[in-house]
Order: sequence, then C-alpha cells, then structure tokens
Amino acid sequence: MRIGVIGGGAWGTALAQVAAHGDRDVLLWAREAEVVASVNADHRNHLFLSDIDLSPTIRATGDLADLAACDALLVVAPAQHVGAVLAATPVGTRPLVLCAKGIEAGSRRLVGEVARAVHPQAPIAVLSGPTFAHEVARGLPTAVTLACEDDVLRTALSERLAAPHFRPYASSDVTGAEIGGAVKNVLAIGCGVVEGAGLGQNARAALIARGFAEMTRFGLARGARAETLAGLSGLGDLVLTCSSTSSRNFSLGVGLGRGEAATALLADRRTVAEGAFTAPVLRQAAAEAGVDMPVCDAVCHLLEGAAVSDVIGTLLARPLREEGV
Ligand SMILES: NC(=O)C1=CN([C@@H]2O[C@H](COP(=O)(O)OP(=O)(O)OC[C@H]3O[C@@H](n4cnc5c(N)ncnc54)[C@H](O)[C@@H]3O)[C@@H](O)[C@H]2O)C=CC1
Ligand SMILES: O=C(CO)COP(=O)(O)O
Repeated sequence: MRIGVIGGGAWGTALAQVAAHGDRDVLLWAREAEVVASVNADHRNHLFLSDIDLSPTIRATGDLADLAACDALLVVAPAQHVGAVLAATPVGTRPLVLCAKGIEAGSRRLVGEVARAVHPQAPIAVLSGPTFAHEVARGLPTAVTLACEDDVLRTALSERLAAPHFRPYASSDVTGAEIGGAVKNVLAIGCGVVEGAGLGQNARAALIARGFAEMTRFGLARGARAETLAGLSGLGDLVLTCSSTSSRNFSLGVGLGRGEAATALLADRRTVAEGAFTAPVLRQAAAEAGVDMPVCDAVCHLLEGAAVSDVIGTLLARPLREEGV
C-alpha cells in the first residue's frame, strides 16, 4: 500500500516519516514550495519540523495530481482547509485517513463529514491520539486510535502504519475518534490560560476532569461511544495537550492567561492552533445539540477578549450540581 500524505506541516511530515519506516516510498504533498524543495534536496522540512532528518524514501511534491499514484491518502491539512484541498485531489475510491483535529466553521461538520461530502466513494478512517509531531518524528514511543468502520481496511491500515515505536489501536468509532481530537484542542487553550494566569495545578486538574465531562456529553449526543472518548483519541490526547507548552493550543492559552489579546497571538503565525477555530463552532454545535459546555464557552469568551478574572469568576459562580457527566 503506497501512502500519500496531504499536508507538509509538522504532523504530515512526522506521519510521512512513520509511513516510510522500513524504507518504503511515501509521497508528501506540501503547499509551500520551500518545503517541497528542502524535503527533496536535504531530507528536512526546514519550515515546520526543522531538526529532524527525514527518510530519503520520502519524496515531496507540490502537485496534488501526483497523489493519483498512491493507494491510500493521509489527510493532514488543517481542518478549515481540508474541504478545499480534497476537492483538488484525485481521490476516487482511495481510502482517506483523516488526521486533522477540528470542526469546519460555517458548516459545523467534522472533518470526516467534509471528506464524505467531497469524495463519497472514498472509504474513511481517522487516525488520532496523543501525538506531538516532534516526538513521533524522533521515534519516541506513541500509541494512537485508528478508527474505520470497515474491519478489513482498518486491519490493512493498522498493519501498514504500525512501526516499532508507533502502535495503532483499532476502533470502529470514527465519530468518537474525531470528536475527542476536536474538543481537546479547545480545552487545552483553557488549561494554558490556567497556567498563564497562575491559577494553580488544582484548577488545571479540575478543568481537565470537567472538560472531559463536556467532551463526553457532546460526543454521546453526536453518536460517539464512551469508551472511545475515554481512550487515546479522547482522554489520552486531552491529558497530553493540557499539560505541555509543546502544544500550540496550550501555548496560545498561556498568552491569553497573561493578558495578551488573541488577535495579537494569532496574527502572522505559520503554525496552526486548531482550538481557536474550533471553539466558536463547537459553541454553536453544542447549542444545536442541546449540550451544556461551560468550559468551552469560557474559552470562547477568552478568545473574544473577556478578562480572565471575569471568566473564571463566572465559571466558579455557576449553580452547584451533581458531578456525573
Ligand atoms: N503538530 C502536531 O503535533 C499534531 C497536529 N495534528 C493536527 O494536524 C493538522 C495539521 O497540523 P500541523 O501539521 O501541525 O500543521 P503546522 O502548524 O505544522 O503547519 C501549518 C500547516 O497548515 C497548512 N496550511 C496553511 N494554510 C493553508 C491553506 N490555505 N490550505 C491548506 N493548507 C494550509 C500549511 O501548509 C502547513 O501544512 C491539524 O489539524 C493539527 O491539529 C494532529 C496531531 C499532532
Ligand atoms: O494534537 C496534538 C497532540 O496530540 C498537537 O497539539 P497542538 O496542536 O496543541 O500542538
């Protein structure tokens, strides 16, 4: 199975490195000509993953048409751009493995729903979990959820992508795997705010636990399974992203917590903090589903410029309630 990767950011490049394990050919589509040139000439991605030596069996292209030579495609463009990029990609019946984490603005569709609308003939899988790109690319041990409804394809993809340091766990719950990854980015911004504002470790742990309750409520309302949300792509990724400045979402929150404006923090950045785009869409989607998500709402208010002390005060002053989901 020849793998093509759509997206030459940090995660697309790290996944190309995983797929190239054992000297297998991988084709990486990158939007930036300098990424294509540096991967092909130096086996490095100077723009997005600069300190990693890449496998020489990874070849980069700037032409989406070249992906017609691949058997399966990993989709690693930012969530807001997946629809446009896929519309220009020759997909047909090739399996699409969705690796972006987010919800599309406007349509409020998960990435899988976007992909199905653009390429209805293509089987869909989702690869998601606690996976900082720079760790995966360095060969550090990592486990992910690989979700696909078709068990033959799920097994084939798992076997093709597994490597000694990279262990996929199979699931048939595509929606659950997607929702965990999308919601955790919003909650990671909140945990960053707690860090930046110096609110303490207790507050961070409370936010992770109550945030997980929100993820579960929203996921169950959208048809996800509870065990998927409690697995690698949900709780696992939530814990990772809420505890490290390696996370772009957490780091964005740290800036907000220090009193910097979201507009300034997001201006001119080359890398993507998906939670900033997902937060307002998630607020709409949750309202539509009748699901209460006060922590995610609080993150929206902070991104809109509300003062940290006001937002935290409002969260803590809500009526007391039972703990369950
Ligand atoms: N970096 C990581 O550790 C991980 C990232 N992800 C997810 O992977 C997805 C991609 O993120 P990264 O590879 O980290 O990106 P990145 O932040 O390293 O790079 C930005 C990417 O956005 C692309 N881009 C910018 N404008 C675009 C446009 N108009 N159309 C198409 N592409 C455009 C750039 O070409 C580049 O590939 C995101 O959904 C992210 O949440 C998932 C797991 C780990
Ligand atoms: O999704 C990720 C880790 O699993 C990467 O998180 P950030 O996008 O916040 O850096």
